Amino acid sequence: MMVRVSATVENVSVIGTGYLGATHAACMAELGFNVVGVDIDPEKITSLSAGDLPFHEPGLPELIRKHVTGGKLRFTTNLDEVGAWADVHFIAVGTPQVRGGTGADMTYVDTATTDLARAITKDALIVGKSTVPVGTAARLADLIAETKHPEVNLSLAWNPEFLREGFAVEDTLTPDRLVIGTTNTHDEDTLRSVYAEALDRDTPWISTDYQTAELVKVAANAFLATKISFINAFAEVTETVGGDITTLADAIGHDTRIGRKFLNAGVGFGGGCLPKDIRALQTRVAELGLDHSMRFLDEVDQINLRRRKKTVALAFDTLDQDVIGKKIAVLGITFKPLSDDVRDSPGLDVAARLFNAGADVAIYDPQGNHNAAKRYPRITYNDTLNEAVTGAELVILTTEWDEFKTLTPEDLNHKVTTRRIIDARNVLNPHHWENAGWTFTQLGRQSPHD
Ligand SMILES: NC(=O)c1ccc[n+]([C@@H]2O[C@H](COP(=O)([O-])OP(=O)(O)OC[C@H]3O[C@@H](n4cnc5c(N)ncnc54)[C@H](O)[C@@H]3O)[C@@H](O)[C@H]2O)c1
Ligand SMILES: O=c1ccn([C@@H]2O[C@H](COP(=O)(O)OP(=O)(O)O[C@H]3O[C@H](CO)[C@@H](O)[C@H](O)[C@H]3O)[C@@H](O)[C@H]2O)c(=O)[nH]1
Repeated sequence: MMVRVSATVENVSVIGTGYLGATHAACMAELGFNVVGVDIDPEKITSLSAGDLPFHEPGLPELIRKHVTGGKLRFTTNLDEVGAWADVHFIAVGTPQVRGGTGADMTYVDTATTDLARAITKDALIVGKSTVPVGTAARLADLIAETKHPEVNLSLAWNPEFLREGFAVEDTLTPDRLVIGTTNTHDEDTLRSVYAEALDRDTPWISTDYQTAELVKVAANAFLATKISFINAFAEVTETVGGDITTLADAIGHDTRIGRKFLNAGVGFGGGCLPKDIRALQTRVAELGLDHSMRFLDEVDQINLRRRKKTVALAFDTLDQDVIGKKIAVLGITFKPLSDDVRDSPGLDVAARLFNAGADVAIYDPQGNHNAAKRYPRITYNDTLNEAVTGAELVILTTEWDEFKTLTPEDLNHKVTTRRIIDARNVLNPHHWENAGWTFTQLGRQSPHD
């Protein structure tokens, strides 16, 4: 990778070192900057300082170790350290769904921003990366002006992040586009120098105001969620009238105006972004008196949640409405493959519902067991697929990890007690399983095809 550092920006801080912040910090070091990651969680900082990533993200541990060892990247809990040092401060703290409500919990962003403004003793640019309700940047700019040291020049830009878990490093180093909301050309120029390498590759650069930058982020996630629920709504129809949702998705996906991506029907979307972001967007526009504008997102959410209930209902149907004491192997409880994240995970939700109904649920996930056990400690977690499926009366595939996508009936035939499988991600070949004597069920696929 070509290393180029602008003359003006040398030192960069990243506040919040979770999935987004740890990735951004390591990638900034890879781009040649001196980087310090700051978090309020001392355990996270100890772990990152030792070059250990406290979560699963392909390629990131290697990058962190490379730059911690090379001296370009370090981690601290001390904001004052970066306040006197960094030229640019990125804010990457969480904006989870507020407890007992649907809006975004802004306490982390507000606290991080005001604490940072208080700690900064040299002129700098603060850049918001967290996903926030529209209007946040303007509000924070006022907060910064009220809190900062009077002799220090501080400015705020908004630069939303579009990385996907599982591809976080690749998406950060080679983004599809860069979106920058600023109030003056000086701040835009500073960010141009930060992202010079991407600009050299002609990465689209969208320079705009705060509001547009904030809205681009939630609009992108709302669109992706809508696309998934759109195909899942059709899956509900094919489940009733017959038909094959995968063939339907392939057919409409050939139209380049529609595209095939994000049309995979199944148990639906989860994670720390799509579900909470569509709810926060609806809540924010309702606050603005525009509740009708985003009302369709409520339907998007409901369709999505119905897919989880449908998967549970299929389990009941497959087991003749009696799940009590029956061993059900649930394969995959992260919200998607290549991540250990179980936030709002469809698979974990399905597993918990069946467990609460009295089933003997045995979970296996290549990376997610540990996080899921913190949420549902009474469910059984297995270290191997073999243990989970042995003696099972039903197997449910809820996350399409490669090791599940490549499963064959021969792998399981003599381990399970009864040959029944629900493929809730529509990734297995129905013929193979049916020919091997399995009761095979997918979502939205009545007439199996190769
Ligand atoms: N996870 C993703 O793939 C992704 C992608 C794009 C955007 N985002 C957005 O980025 C933000 C962060 O998401 P995440 O998934 O990384 O969350 P996360 O929960 O993994 O990380 C947030 C981190 O912020 C830390 N923190 C909280 N308050 C702090 C403070 N005052 N000072 C310093 N650190 C503090 C927490 O300890 C935690 O380590 C959210 O707004 C999210 O919507 C996430
Ligand atoms: O056709 C599809 C595609 C995805 N999913 C599910 O949708 C969820 C989200 O997947 P994905 O978008 O790949 O994961 P995230 O890492 O949460 O990334 C989303 O959320 C991030 C945080 O805002 C954004 O930065 C990304 O651009 C946006 O894709 C997962 O549960 C997937 O299983 C489907 O059910 N069907």
